[in-house]
Amino acid sequence: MGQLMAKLMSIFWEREHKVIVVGLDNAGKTTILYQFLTNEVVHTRPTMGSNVEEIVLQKTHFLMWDIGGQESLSSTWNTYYSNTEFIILVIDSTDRDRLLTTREELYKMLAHEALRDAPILIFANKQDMKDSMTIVEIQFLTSAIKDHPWHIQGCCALTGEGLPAGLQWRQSQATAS
Ligand SMILES: Nc1nc2c(ncn2[C@@H]2O[C@H](COP(=O)(O)OP(=O)(O)OP(=O)(O)O)[C@@H](O)[C@H]2O)c(=O)[nH]1
Ligand SMILES: [Mg+2]
Repeated sequence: MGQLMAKLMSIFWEREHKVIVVGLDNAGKTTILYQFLTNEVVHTRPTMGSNVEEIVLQKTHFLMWDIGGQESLSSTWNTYYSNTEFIILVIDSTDRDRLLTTREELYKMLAHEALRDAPILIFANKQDMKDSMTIVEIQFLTSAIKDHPWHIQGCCALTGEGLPAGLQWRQSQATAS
């Protein structure tokens, strides 16, 4: 029985899990994607469309779609939603002025049928910056979330601090369910 469970678990972890990485422009989504992939900081430009990479963390394969966050692209975001297993929402923790806009976008996103069951990992990025918002301040966003499991993880995409811990939350959740 134990062996069967172990086999089933390994099948689960070895298949690819589709993740969408969303958030407003300049939040740090592309920097996070390539920090996961290469453990380095890449030079980025605003993403016009998307980047997709496979990230493997402790045998779990994540197919991560990093979607350009500029306002002019927001009408295309829903074209990425089908088969999404979980959502990574990236926040620029210094961008207090747009926290409300982020909450509105999150609310609209979660109204989509394709994202109905997807857990949400919120990366409170740029925690290296002075005067960045705390996790408690960022919890304001979660009033847009009704039935989805969520977790807020502080991080810095430049050093990678906090990034693996965020994905581990998702892994521990999937194991528990
Ligand atoms: N200080 C600091 N800067 C960061 C951090 N993460 C990203 N940046 C910087 O923020 C800027 C925007 O990063 P991107 O990764 O291009 O942002 P994005 O969310 O992909 O933006 P769009 O593609 O326009 O949606 C870049 O100059 C990054 O170097 C961080 O943790 N700390
Ligand atoms: Mg980008």
